Amino acid sequence: MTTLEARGLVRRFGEVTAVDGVDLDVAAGQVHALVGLNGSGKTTLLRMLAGVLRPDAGVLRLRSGAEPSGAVIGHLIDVPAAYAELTVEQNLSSAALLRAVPRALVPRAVSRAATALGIADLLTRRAGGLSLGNRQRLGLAAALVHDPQLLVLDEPTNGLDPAGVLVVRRLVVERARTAGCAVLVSSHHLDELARIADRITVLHRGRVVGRLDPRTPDLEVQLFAMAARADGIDVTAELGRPAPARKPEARS
Ligand SMILES: Nc1ncnc2c1ncn2[C@@H]1O[C@H](COP(=O)(O)OP(=O)(O)OP(=O)(O)O)[C@@H](O)[C@H]1O
Repeated sequence: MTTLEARGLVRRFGEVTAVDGVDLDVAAGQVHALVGLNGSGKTTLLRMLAGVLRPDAGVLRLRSGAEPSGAVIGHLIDVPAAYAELTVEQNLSSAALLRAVPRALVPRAVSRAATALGIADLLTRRAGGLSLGNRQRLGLAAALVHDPQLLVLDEPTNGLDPAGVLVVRRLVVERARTAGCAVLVSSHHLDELARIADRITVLHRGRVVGRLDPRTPDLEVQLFAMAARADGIDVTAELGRPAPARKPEARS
């Protein structure tokens, strides 16, 4: 069952075609990972899929027939947005209201999201005074507060300590498997993605150039080889060569 269907998405910035005719399906109950080298178009694609950037061409459809909007999509892309002067609780409440959570249900939604991200003890703290990692946790809680059908996360573990990484890993999998959410996540930490992803799509120069199997080893090498092949470069021999032996330590 596909929750989100994107066909022929294109986005240009002046002379640069950041996304160049991408088709992508994100299924309910699945974690779909998007990977690619720097500048391959991941963030631009995620922003279009989250409904915060208008495509120059292509269509986006949601299974429910709902308009792709903040009420059904949760996202954390780029720097987490928070009002510095408001408390964590006020930030989460306004995120919930903006995303059409009925007023009477907001306190419960806020408490649930804050607990899930391990920031329930920070609810009365001003967002402006939070550490980098806790701002990221607040951004993730805001993305989840309305129990979205589709969750779009760009580098969700940015700034998080190992405990935070575990929280995100558990949360992403729980959202997909238990809540039936469709999750699209992008990261350069391929080993981390491999633990949670059902599918991995590779983007290169704005186009989908292949898929990786999350259960196979050496995903970085496979990604690099796939990107090189898309550029017409065969790096098979290069990648098969053993690493040069380390020089013996010089004695003093
Ligand atoms: N607002 C913008 N104005 C101009 N060019 C942009 C803008 N946003 C993205 N681009 C360009 O579009 C291309 C794709 O960028 P994008 O940020 O989507 O890639 P990415 O895969 O997310 O990269 P990274 O892994 O480095 O975060 C790049 O060439 C980038 O310079």
